[in-house]
Order: sequence, then C-alpha cells, then structure tokens
Amino acid sequence: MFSRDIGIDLGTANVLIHVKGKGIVLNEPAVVAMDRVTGKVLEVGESAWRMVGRTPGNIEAIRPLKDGVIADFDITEAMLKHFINKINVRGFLSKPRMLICCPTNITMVEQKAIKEAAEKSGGKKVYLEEEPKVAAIGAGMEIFQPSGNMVIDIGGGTTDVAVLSMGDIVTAESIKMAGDKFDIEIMQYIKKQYKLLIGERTAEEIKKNVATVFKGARDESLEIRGRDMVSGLPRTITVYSAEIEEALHESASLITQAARSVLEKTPPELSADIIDRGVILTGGGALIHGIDQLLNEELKVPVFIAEEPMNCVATGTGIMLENIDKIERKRIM
Ligand SMILES: Nc1ncnc2c1ncn2[C@@H]1O[C@H](COP(=O)(O)OP(=O)(O)OP(=O)(O)O)[C@@H](O)[C@H]1O
Repeated sequence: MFSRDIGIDLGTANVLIHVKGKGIVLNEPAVVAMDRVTGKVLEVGESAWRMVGRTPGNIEAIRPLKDGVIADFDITEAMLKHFINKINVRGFLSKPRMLICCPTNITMVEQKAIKEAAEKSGGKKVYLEEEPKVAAIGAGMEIFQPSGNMVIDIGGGTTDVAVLSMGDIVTAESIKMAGDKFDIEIMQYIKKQYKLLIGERTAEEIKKNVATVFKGARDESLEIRGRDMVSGLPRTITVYSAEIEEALHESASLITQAARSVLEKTPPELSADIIDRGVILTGGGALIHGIDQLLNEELKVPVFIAEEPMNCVATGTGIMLENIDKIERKRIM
C-alpha cells in the first residue's frame, strides 16, 4: 500500500487537507485545547473550537498559528500530527509528500519552522508554496499564460495580494489584516459603545450576519448577549449593519490600500490585462459583505468573489499535486 500525496492549507483560522485523487478530506478550525497544568493536548480542531471562550481555568483553547505564521511550534506540530493521523494516508511503505501553503512574506526561519513541523508530522518530502499563487490556481485563474492576473486572498490572519503572470508572482504584498481583525474591531466597538463584553464567537456571528464594509449596502440587525462591564451581569443588545460598517471602516481600508499599492507597482501591460479580467477574491475573509463593492469602487477594476472562496487554496494544492513530479524534477535540476 502506497501513501498518497497531500496538500495542506495551513491557515490561521482553518486547516484544509486535500488528498491527491480524493479531494478535500478535512476542513477544521486551527484550534487546540490544552491542559494548562500538564501541557497535555485535550482536543484538536472542531471539538477544540467549541471550547473557545468556554473553558474552565485549567483548560486553554489555543490557536497555534497567528497572522498566518507559526506562533507555537510544538502545538502546531501536535495539531498537524492529529489531522494527518485522522485522514489516515500514511501507507505501510512510504510517507506522503506534502505541499503546504504559506503567506508570501514569511522569513526563512518561519519557513523552516513550517517544514520541520510537517516533517515531524510524517511528511516524506515537504514543499512550500506561496498562498496567493495556489489560491489563484484553485480559483481557476490561468496564471501560466503571459498575462496579468490579480488575486486578493483574505484569510483569517493575513491578506495576500498578488499579480501573477507565467506561473509566478510579479508583484505582491501581504498584510497582517484579515477576517480575524474584523472580529477584534467588532469586540472593541461593542465594548466602547455599549460597555458590553462579548466573545470572539459572538463577534464572528455579527461579522457574518450583520456586518458590511460598503456603506449602505446592508440593513440587518441581530440581538446579541454579553457581560455588562458595569453591573457584571448578562445583558442583551441589538446591533445594526450601519454601526458595524463604521467600526470596520479603517480595517477594510487597509485591504484596499494594499491592493492599490500592488497595482501601482504592476507593469502597465499587466495592469491592462487586469482591467479586462478583473480581480479575484479568495479566502474566508472574501465573504465579508460588501468587500467586492468596496474594492471595485476603490480600484476601478471589476472584482469577483471566487466560487467557494474558503476552499481555493486547498483546491489549488490538489491541482499542483497533479504536477508534483514535474516540480520535483525541476528542483533537482
Ligand atoms: N460568511 C462570512 N463572512 C465574513 N467572514 C467570514 C465568513 N465565513 C468565514 N469568514 C472568515 O474567514 C476567515 C477564515 O478564512 P480562511 O479559512 O480562508 O483563513 P485561513 O486560511 O485560515 O487564514 P490565513 O490565510 O490568514 O492563514 C475567518 O476570519 C472567518 O471569520
């Protein structure tokens, strides 16, 4: 029995695993629940995510990746091992080759840390690929042609903006501002405005169901519960789209600024292609309401959200795995 090659979208918010020939077989939150005293890993993924904000004193729910890079090496390794064991692809004869996606501007030390964690988790050979490139491939863009393609991958921890041509990145920028920062902005706004403390899960619920980043584009409301900062008691309030749009305004404009600065550095011929083809948005953060309208208004180019934006990177690793032997030969040469 031979093992299969696997592609991993090692994200700040979610980990997705694509097995060659099978498709996406795992999609779980990048969360680990640990016993603070013994340091033992108690739960990983979905079950650990359910504990976020609800753990007793001795249990801690940790996200081992922060801003798209490994914040805690040992916990990342434990998490990867758990997921790889769960999908059961290790054959009797050989370990799987792994293709892992990472943000564009991580340091050599960070790259080494990711590679080591994957090798210790059972990878025979580990390849790293830049996230926006794989996201573009997963979104169906023809990046191997001599023409300009622009992708904006908005994840949990990082937003990667890239212009690609002939299979490579021409200009790119990666900022540590993405979906999770929106949650933090919402928590801070509710705290300041209503003197109410809410958890990150509630903030995410507001982001998904009420928020917009384009003024006047959404008109929803939601009843939420939290702890009153003055009385210390539980309290219910109603939040509205318009106020959340204001709270997210600055963070959203950081994304448009990054996109603008990449466009400004793009050679004119490729810019012309982007006007024709438009910009593709990938990653879970692309699902925030109004982001396509905002970018369209700011960049003056057509903007499209990819189909199943959260799966683009994992799908892209699948497409790249089909060519992994070619990549291997090229690297040896
Ligand atoms: N419907 C939605 N509306 C707004 N945001 C959403 C929605 N669904 C998911 N998200 C956000 O998408 C983010 C996760 O996206 P994704 O899984 O692509 O990130 P990641 O790959 O783990 O992160 P990174 O690329 O930064 O490492 C989270 O912040 C999540 O709250």
